[in-house]
Amino acid sequence: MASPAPAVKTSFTIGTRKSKLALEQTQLVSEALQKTNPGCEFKIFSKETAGDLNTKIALRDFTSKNLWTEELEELMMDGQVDLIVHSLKDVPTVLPDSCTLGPMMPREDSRDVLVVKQGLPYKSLAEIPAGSIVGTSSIRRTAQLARKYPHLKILDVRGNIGTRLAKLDAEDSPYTCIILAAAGLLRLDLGDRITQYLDSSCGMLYAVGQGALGIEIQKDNVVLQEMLNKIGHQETTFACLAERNLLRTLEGGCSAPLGVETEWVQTAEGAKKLRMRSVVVSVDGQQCAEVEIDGDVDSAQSAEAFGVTVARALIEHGAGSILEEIQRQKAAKESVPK
Ligand SMILES: NCc1[nH]cc(CCC(=O)O)c1CC(=O)O
Repeated sequence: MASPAPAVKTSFTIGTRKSKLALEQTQLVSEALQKTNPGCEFKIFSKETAGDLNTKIALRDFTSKNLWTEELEELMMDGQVDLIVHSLKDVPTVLPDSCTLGPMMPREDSRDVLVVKQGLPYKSLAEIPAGSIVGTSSIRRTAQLARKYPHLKILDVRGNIGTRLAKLDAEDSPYTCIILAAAGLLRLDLGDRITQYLDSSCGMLYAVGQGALGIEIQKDNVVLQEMLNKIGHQETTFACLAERNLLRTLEGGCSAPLGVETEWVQTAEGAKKLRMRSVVVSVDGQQCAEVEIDGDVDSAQSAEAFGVTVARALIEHGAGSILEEIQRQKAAKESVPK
């Protein structure tokens, strides 16, 4: 007698963090998968991670880089979830051996934005008066602000997006404005809080992977790999692979003051090239390495090679000494007894 055919898996569990944004993003992935796989069922399992629970220590002072991802990866290796949806910019550049990222869905607006406290009249960073306090906990945003807007003061602001907006708007708030990612606000339907979109024209480049989702699976899961191929968007995937390999090559992890801006540009010959602007800035804004390069990118491999090319160019422009100084300061901090 022939043995019965192995049961085909039709129910999948998607793991994610518990924040409103994480759930909203996971819903997007779930809907896309549902549409392309009508016979399957997708459930969402959400969990508060160490990163969500610790709101006191500044993010840049954490020594573990896997605050947002590690616990969910353990659930996946345990078989409790089949895939994980992250904000790509929170995903470390090096994953556990058995895990990988699938193709990426179309990216949301990748820029940073200025959000001015409710009731204040300022329409742009340039209009904010000297001495005003800008809320951000990101070393990348801090360094770029110090470089282009040295008359402004920076103060940490922690918590998820709703919490940060509430801290900004509170009557006794020290903040005149905060800097956030456009993507988070847009996905939460809070686009009306955006005062100004920031980009290279005002000296503010975004984080590697910002605005994109990272869908993590186990390397040997060919079924999910194929399902994700159908919802992936090649231009987003190649741009993000290039950005991530740039960061990986610089080895700065999530604490590197590295900004990027990528766009696909049409060449005279009708082909498309990936244009990447990238900057590494010292925390005080005094030193800076900056490049803009167009790359021939038409595969995952050439995207990753392009990331290395941009990293090398940054090093040639002096990024090495800026990154080394930051590593030195970090090491000094970590050796202070608690
Ligand atoms: N580090 C926190 C984080 N991770 C992802 C987003 C927003 C969404 C995105 O960038 O994809 C944010 C908030 C922010 O930086 O404003």
